[in-house]
Amino acid sequence: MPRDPLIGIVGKPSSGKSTTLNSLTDAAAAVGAFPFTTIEPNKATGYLQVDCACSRVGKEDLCKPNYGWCSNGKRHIPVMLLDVAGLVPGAHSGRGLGNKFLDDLRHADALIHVVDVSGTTDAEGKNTRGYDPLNDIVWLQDEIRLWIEGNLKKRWGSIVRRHTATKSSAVDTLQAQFGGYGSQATMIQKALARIEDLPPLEEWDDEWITKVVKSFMMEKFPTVLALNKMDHPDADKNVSKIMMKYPDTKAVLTSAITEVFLRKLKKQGFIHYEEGTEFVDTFEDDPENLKELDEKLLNRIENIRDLVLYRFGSTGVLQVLQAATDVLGLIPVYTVKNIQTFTGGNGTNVFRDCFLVKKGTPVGKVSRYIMGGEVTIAAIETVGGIRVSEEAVVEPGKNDILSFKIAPRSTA
Ligand SMILES: Nc1nc2c(ncn2[C@@H]2O[C@H](COP(=O)(O)OP(=O)(O)OP(=O)(O)O)[C@@H](O)[C@H]2O)c(=O)[nH]1
Repeated sequence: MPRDPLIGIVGKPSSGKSTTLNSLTDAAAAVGAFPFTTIEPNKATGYLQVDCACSRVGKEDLCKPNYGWCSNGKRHIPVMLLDVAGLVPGAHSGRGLGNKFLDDLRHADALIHVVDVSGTTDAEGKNTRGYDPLNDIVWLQDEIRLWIEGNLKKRWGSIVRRHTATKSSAVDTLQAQFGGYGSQATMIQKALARIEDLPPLEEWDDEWITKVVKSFMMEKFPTVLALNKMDHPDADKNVSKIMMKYPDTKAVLTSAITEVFLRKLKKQGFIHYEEGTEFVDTFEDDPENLKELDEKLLNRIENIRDLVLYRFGSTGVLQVLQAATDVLGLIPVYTVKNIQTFTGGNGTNVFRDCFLVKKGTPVGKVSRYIMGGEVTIAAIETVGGIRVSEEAVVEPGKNDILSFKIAPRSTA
């Protein structure tokens, strides 16, 4: 990935996008119960939680990231998030905030689709009861597809003429069209390879174009479902339906509002709460360090424990970000100056630098990505001072702690 990954948060109005974003970041996106609270796309930094390399080598106490933070071996790596303003059915043809939404989307590498599984908001985000959230998954995918298809079909005649005249490959022709969505030729190759019996491009009719666009979307916009508002009593039946209909789609149950609430109480000194876990301590557990909660808040904590934390193991919010980086195949790589002590420069702190790269990226590419093309790398080492070749690939737990030895500049 030539730049830092960007995860887009999509979903209909009032599904809980801003709340999800708030719960993942310290940004204060406007939260409201009515459609289009979010007018402008909102970029913010979320934090991906991973088991840090420091815990592998027993140096948790010395770990001090340059970006994000690490506590007890859990590292929080910054990831850019994009909150995309309310999408409604018909957006591709300009309804709601329409194409603006779709134009923002093109920068995203993966999507988190926040689905309101309580069934209390309709397709446009208005209050209702008994709404089937399966519809939202269908129409949202359709909107993105129709937008891409629309752009393609508008010019299809000239695209085919040019394709034939220049004797281009289907990949080159499509890359010229899809480049604006941030696509790469490898994505298009994969997308086309997945389609059985695909005829030559000049023979594609509308049906083939739809198939191609659908397949392209799987590459360009891999999607994770955040099944939000799981704290609501009607959520269970809707969740089961979605899981049955989309068994291959990654879905995580979330209660974004619970995460926001718990983080707030934690900041105010009422509870100990480790994000991503089911553990909440109150005054009763630690009277020396925590403030006492009034009865109303205490009851709310009890409900949260019963309805969310003990039932599902967490609020799910951190897990949804993990799932999104998983579908992109991203893993953390730690670069250190000293491969024996894992320190950088002459400091005592370890594992200051950490980057997300695609699993399977050759080590040489990581070095160029991080050090830039100008320096010459003399050697690359991993744990134990073991030399690794530029072609060796990074895997979780293997070649993911690296030290680059720079060749001295020639004075000739
Ligand atoms: N019960 C419950 N309500 C939630 C949850 N997450 C969000 N909400 C509520 O749902 C409403 C809409 O949330 P927002 O985060 O503003 O939704 P949005 O998708 O950003 O909406 P737009 O800005 O209109 O696009 C608010 O009243 C939230 O408090 C949740 O996990 N559970």
